[in-house]
Amino acid sequence: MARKPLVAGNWKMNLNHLEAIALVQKIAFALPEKYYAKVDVAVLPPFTDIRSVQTLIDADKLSLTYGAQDLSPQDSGAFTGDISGPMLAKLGCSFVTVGHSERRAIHGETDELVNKKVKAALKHGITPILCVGEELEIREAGEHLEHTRNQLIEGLKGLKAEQVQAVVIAYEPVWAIGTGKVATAADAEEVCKSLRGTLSEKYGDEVATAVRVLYGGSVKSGNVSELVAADNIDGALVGGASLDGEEFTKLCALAAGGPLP
Ligand SMILES: O=C(CO)COP(=O)(O)O
Repeated sequence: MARKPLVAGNWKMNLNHLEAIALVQKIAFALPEKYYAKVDVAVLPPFTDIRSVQTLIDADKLSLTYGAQDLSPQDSGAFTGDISGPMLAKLGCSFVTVGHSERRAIHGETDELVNKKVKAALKHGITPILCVGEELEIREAGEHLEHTRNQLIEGLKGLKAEQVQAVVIAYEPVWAIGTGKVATAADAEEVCKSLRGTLSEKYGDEVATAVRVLYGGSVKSGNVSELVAADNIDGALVGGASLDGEEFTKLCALAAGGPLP
């Protein structure tokens, strides 16, 4: 089964809602409709931008999709500052990143919490983009395959095969995020292949073949083609380069197999 590539722009804590509208308009204008047949494109803005992005995408009937960068494992209640799955679902979010390394490192998110968040997203019909990835020391010790395999297994714990089929996995080596140091396509493919192998072992070939595995970490228009050409890399989770409309559009067009618009 051919997996349609997904390019998701993780804006992190950048752009207010007015800037968000400007960037979405720029992408919508620059990326002709025909590309969406070959690539799914999503933007993941900060929470405060989502309503504006939703309104624009709905009003102009754009093919872009959107989502959030995190969600609470709870549906509602006394959780000051948190945002729930039902809130994101009501805003029409298609995706939510879960377990991004910045949340694991800065907010101390454990695999157990990440697993609860994956379940919360699925419960409300939002596709979780489950992020895994090793720190530099782990790679240097040669333990990156085992580390990412464990994060994957723990993140998906307790899910049925059909639920796993609805998840997107993103391999983001921590040492490649925001550093300009992109993993080579061979390094990224090694891990993405191993993650798919784990999915196959745990949930069967059908699930492993259907699930999209993205690569993230300093992806740009200059390296995306080589990355998505690898057998087990089905798109990209893009940080810095997703904040530049022209660069992100180029990157999406290349992930679709080109030509540049
Ligand atoms: O963390 C990332 C996407 O989630 C990657 O960020 P950069 O593309 O800025 O390295």
